[in-house]
Amino acid sequence: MATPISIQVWNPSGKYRVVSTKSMPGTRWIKLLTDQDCRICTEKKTILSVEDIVALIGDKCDGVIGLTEDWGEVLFSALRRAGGTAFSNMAVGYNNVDVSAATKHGIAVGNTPGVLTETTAELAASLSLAAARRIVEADQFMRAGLYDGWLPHLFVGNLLKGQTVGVIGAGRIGSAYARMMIEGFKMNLIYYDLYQSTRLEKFVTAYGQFLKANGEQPVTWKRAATMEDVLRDADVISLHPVLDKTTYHLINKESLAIMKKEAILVNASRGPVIDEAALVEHLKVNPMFRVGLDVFEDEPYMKPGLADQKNAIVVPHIASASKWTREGMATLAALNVLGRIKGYPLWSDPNRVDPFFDENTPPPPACPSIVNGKQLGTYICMQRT
Ligand SMILES: NC(=O)C1=CN([C@@H]2O[C@H](COP(=O)(O)OP(=O)(O)OC[C@H]3O[C@@H](n4cnc5c(N)ncnc54)[C@H](O)[C@@H]3O)[C@@H](O)[C@H]2O)C=CC1
Ligand SMILES: O=C(O)C(=O)CO
Repeated sequence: MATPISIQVWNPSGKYRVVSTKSMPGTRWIKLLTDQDCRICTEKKTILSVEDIVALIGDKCDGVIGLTEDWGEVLFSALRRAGGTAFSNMAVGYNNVDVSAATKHGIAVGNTPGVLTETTAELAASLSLAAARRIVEADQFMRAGLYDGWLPHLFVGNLLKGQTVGVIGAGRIGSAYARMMIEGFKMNLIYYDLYQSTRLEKFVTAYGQFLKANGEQPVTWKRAATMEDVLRDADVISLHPVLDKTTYHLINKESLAIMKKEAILVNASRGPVIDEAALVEHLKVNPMFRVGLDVFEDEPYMKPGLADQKNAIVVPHIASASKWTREGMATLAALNVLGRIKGYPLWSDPNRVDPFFDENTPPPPACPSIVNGKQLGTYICMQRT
């Protein structure tokens, strides 16, 4: 068994032992836990294996904050043996977690919705713009000393204004992204989701009326009956669904073939939503088709050939990487674990987590977001005041 190295400990005499598998930003989460009699152990090595985490859990551990690791039977049974009842992902997506295994062991699974919605949407918008206007290619050209002077054909890209933005998965992040592209660039919307996004539709209607009243072309929206309708109609398509068996390889050879030859595809959801090998082939034969990718099918690796494609912009899973957001994610994850240890109720609305970030008042005595609260059957929901 591998032995974790470079462990950092806060409040060594604390009663509850909380492990964080990665060093997290900010200090508020540390204070919130240590003020409540928690001893915190984090491993400073960047990525731990499952064996490393089992060793770090040891024989006494009340809760764990984790991230992209494979949280299944092995880790949850180790946590249970160590007396633990709480786990929180420092992420909103929890496709890395086997929630049934956690529930079987009586372990609560937390996640961090809301705090990263705008930050993630902003990165998707950045990738859309960078791809549309070929920013990365142009930057590399400039740095290589290839610029001889202004040329009418140099790095000609796509104008967004008046084009159609397609969103697949119009939940929190997908809706925030749609609003940015509509309000910022006056794009029309087509979206596909299993559920109707009434708030988003109302926003586009009202914004369209505002534009019309000001003598401008109004923006429009359409809820597509199928994902294929979005792929066919949209000029820029951004993927924001959860990753599950219904969205695995949602974008594959067949769906890529439906898209416009000059379309832009952005993925800041999860890598396996796209069949990345099929995407590489599509990029090779369609040089005007461009992608912006924050996530990869075999993260941290890229499929062979992707890195060679000039029409692909690739960034290392940084969509939620703003200081405020990452510190907020750490706070929410810590409070999920603390709340379970202390027996606090569930917060009433995981989409409205702002009260947990007010530095000047103690956070509400609640677990901000537990995804298996109902299954555990031990939680009551805190009423909002
Ligand atoms: N790249 C990054 O750093 C980040 C990635 N994410 C990813 O984004 C995902 C979405 O996050 P939120 O917007 O907060 O979640 P959300 O739950 O608000 O939205 C997800 C939407 O996907 C829809 N959906 C589910 N299955 C679908 C299907 N088969 N076809 C179309 N739509 C479907 C749902 O109905 C829901 O509206 C997370 O699960 C996570 O995997 C989230 C934050 C940062
Ligand atoms: O929150 C998530 O789901 C992430 O991917 C990390 O930002």
